[in-house]
Amino acid sequence: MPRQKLVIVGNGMAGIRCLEEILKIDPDRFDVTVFGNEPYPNYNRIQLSKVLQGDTVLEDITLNSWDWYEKNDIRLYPGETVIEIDQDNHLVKTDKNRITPYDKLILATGSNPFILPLPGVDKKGVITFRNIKDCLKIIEYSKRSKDAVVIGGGLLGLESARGLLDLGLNVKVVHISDYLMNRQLDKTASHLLQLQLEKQGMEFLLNKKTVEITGNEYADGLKFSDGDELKADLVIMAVGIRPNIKLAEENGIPTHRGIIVNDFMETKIPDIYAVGECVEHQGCCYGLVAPLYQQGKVLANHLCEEKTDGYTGSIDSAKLKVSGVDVFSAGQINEQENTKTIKSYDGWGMTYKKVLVENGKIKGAILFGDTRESTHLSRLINKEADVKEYLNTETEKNSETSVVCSMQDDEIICGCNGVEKGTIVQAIKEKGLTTVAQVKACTNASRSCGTCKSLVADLLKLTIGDEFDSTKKEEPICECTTMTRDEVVSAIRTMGLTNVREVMNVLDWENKEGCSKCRPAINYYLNMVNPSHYVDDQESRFVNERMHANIQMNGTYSVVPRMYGGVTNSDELRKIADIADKYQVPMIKLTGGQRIDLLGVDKEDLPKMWKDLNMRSGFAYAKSVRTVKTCVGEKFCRFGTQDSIDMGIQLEKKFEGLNTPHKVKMGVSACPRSCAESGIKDVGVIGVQGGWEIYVGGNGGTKLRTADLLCKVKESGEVLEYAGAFLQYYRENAKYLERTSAWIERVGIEHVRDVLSSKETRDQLNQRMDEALSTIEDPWASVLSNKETQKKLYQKVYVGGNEK
Ligand SMILES: Cc1cc2nc3c(=O)[nH]c(=O)nc-3n(C[C@H](O)[C@H](O)[C@H](O)COP(=O)(O)OP(=O)(O)OC[C@H]3O[C@@H](n4cnc5c(N)ncnc54)[C@H](O)[C@@H]3O)c2cc1C
Ligand SMILES: NC(=O)c1ccc[n+]([C@@H]2O[C@H](COP(=O)([O-])OP(=O)(O)OC[C@H]3O[C@@H](n4cnc5c(N)ncnc54)[C@H](O)[C@@H]3O)[C@@H](O)[C@H]2O)c1
Ligand code: SF4
Ligand code: FES
Repeated sequence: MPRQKLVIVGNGMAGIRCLEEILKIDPDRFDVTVFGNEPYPNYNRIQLSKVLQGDTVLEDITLNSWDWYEKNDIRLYPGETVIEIDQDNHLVKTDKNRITPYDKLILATGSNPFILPLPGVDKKGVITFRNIKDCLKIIEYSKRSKDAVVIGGGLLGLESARGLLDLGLNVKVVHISDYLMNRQLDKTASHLLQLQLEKQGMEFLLNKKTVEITGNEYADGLKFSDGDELKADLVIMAVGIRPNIKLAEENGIPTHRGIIVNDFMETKIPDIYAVGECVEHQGCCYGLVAPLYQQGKVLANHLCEEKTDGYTGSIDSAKLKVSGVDVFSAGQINEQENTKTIKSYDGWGMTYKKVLVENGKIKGAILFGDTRESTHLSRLINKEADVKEYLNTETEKNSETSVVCSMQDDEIICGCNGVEKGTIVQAIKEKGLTTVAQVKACTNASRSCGTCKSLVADLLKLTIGDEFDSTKKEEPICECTTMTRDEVVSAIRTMGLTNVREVMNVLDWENKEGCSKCRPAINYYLNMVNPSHYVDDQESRFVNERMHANIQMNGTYSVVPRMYGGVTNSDELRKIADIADKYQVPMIKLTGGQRIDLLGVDKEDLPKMWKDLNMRSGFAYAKSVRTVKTCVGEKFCRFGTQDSIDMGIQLEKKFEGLNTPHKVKMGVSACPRSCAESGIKDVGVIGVQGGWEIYVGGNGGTKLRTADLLCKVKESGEVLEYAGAFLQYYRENAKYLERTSAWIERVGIEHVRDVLSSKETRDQLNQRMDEALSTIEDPWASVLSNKETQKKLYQKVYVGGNEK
């Protein structure tokens, strides 16, 4: 029987979760086409807050990689918007004039952020926060801004405000109500929340109605209805969302606030279904993943003709993802005439609990400060449990694990991913799991918002007792395996593993193809362990490293040629200027590392440009030694005590192109004034009378860290010796994607000083470093000598009509 044609509009969390459920039930049933108007594979939108807060990176929030679509035979059209539905002929049409037939059509178009209709709202610097593009825009604007204002004190507003603080801005939250999170909390909890967030550095303006955003081209402030004004050069609008019903509305599919569906996610039009935030079910629209995943499961079963009771609605439940603040609410939050409450308040310990009871049934709850009971309460609220059931478990509370202990096997521990207690216990027992991270890798529990981690920990404790060490923080390298970085590296060494696929096969990866997290890491570890024989796996590299240039927001690339120590000359500058003209480079910019960046280069021009430049790659795109910034030093500066330029050039020439766990930046200054910012570099060198001081582990990014003094030496040769030994020790011991700053924090500078104090150890490390350095080739020259690579990587390819 030919497969039925299933078309999904919306490549987001709900649509793709529904598709995953379909593939689980009946993988051969449908010929699947997905249209998504974002240019990415399905990613974890929830984690955008964590990206802004610097706790994770965009590369790590992909939920389904490009490979996943390919492997499952799914035709994906990223960056393409469906604009028309022809119900009579069962066709959809896109903005690129593609016409695709369907037998079954799922609308999963999500929501749009609500934008207040204010004068000035279209000025530059006014940004919503919904997708990757917004997230990048906020990070970009934060670099030129000082005073950020978030309009909206809800979940999104507060999580983005925390992110803006982490980006180093002054942050004020403007909220229309007289207390924060008024849709999720009562005044008592909200007050505690405000105190905690104020301690973190946020300021609040409550009861404020914004009437205008001022400024010329760029926003520079806000005006309020009471006549007050506020300075702001970055404004985040987080005042709620609206279901995205445009497509349905324009094509005769009945809508109200959302697309109207019945209990089986059927719209009123035959063969057209809807799922996710765009949906209105029994008058309710949802804005959290748990209900959307439940809807997805129901729809998947329905489409695969499996019988279910249908979707009966969900109870709203929220947790704020701001570190240091634990707050939860679910169901009814405010007392009504018949409501009785069970309350406790500890103003000193900053904890608060309110459980709402109506006619003896649990109807809602708010927890602040201690949210360990949240899943248990969610369950009781969902089933409108008798208050006695709650009170019985309350009395057992002295035991830490009582909440999970009292739960049935079919009760949900991880709300986001719908993972039941029984599934987790079974995985712990059958696979011998001992850490939360391993449970996440095996079961998905804690994979989305992460707020269920403490329950998973309790369950581990309950299941394996003393074997569970809650302080054990060693995480598996990704969700494809339960193995930690050290275990993988040790296996590579002892078992003599030689390529990425072999590592994944031999070490029994759950996901045989690996993911965007583990493949680059394994590739790095293999290279680090055996530099002379390892053949780099380009497919396992991030796109920038594969292309040897940094991809930009609009799909063009940036080219940064090597300029040792930041030194250039007039011939080189003339050449660069001519080349910039020849390729119509839209922007030439000096980087923070004292290099010239040619921005906006088309992919197919990259090899031609490198050939014309005839310079080495600056590795500005790689996890590698990038730049050595130098001050002018003793040659020109009256304070200079050493030749910093020469030292910087020597360092850069020696370590150029070295593979490192993360990017490595260096700086050499010729006196403690440190004009090359040596104090915030991974390796910073400062000239002093009669020698040099070497600093390590500095970072000038979002997590600012002052470098630690490693040692003081007399000779320039010793600087190279210590820098080499330090870098090699870092290469051999840090986790992939761990900056020197985080690594030093983890292992301690005393330990590193201790190890490197032995001359014998330094020599051995430098020997291994020399082996690694001897294998390095200039990647631009390699591409130019290989026509096949040029064709494969730099010629435009069209997939499904889209340039890929
Ligand atoms: C920063 C942030 C943090 C969050 N944190 C949490 C949290 O902690 N917990 C929680 O439960 N929820 C959280 N959420 C909400 C959660 O992310 C959403 O509920 C969920 O992503 C909605 O899934 P969806 O598939 O319905 O919509 P989306 O994920 O928005 O997917 C819809 C997709 O469809 C595309 N699309 C729309 N129209 C078309 C068209 N005509 N053609 C082609 N493509 C189209 C859109 O571009 C989009 O990519 C958060 C949201 C944000 C923004
Ligand atoms: N941790 C989480 O679960 C989480 C995190 C982020 C986002 N989200 C979801 O993303 C969606 C968007 O979040 P959100 O916080 O924008 O929505 P929200 O509706 O929860 O909060 C918006 C807030 O803005 C306030 N507001 C409205 N108009 C205003 C105005 N003119 N000036 C100032 N304040 C105003 C409202 O009082 C409300 O509290 C929601 O569905 C939310 O559930 C969830
Ligand atoms: S660091 Fe010292 S020597 Fe170097 S430029 Fe600055 S003041 Fe001059
Ligand atoms: S509850 Fe969100 S990841 Fe488990």
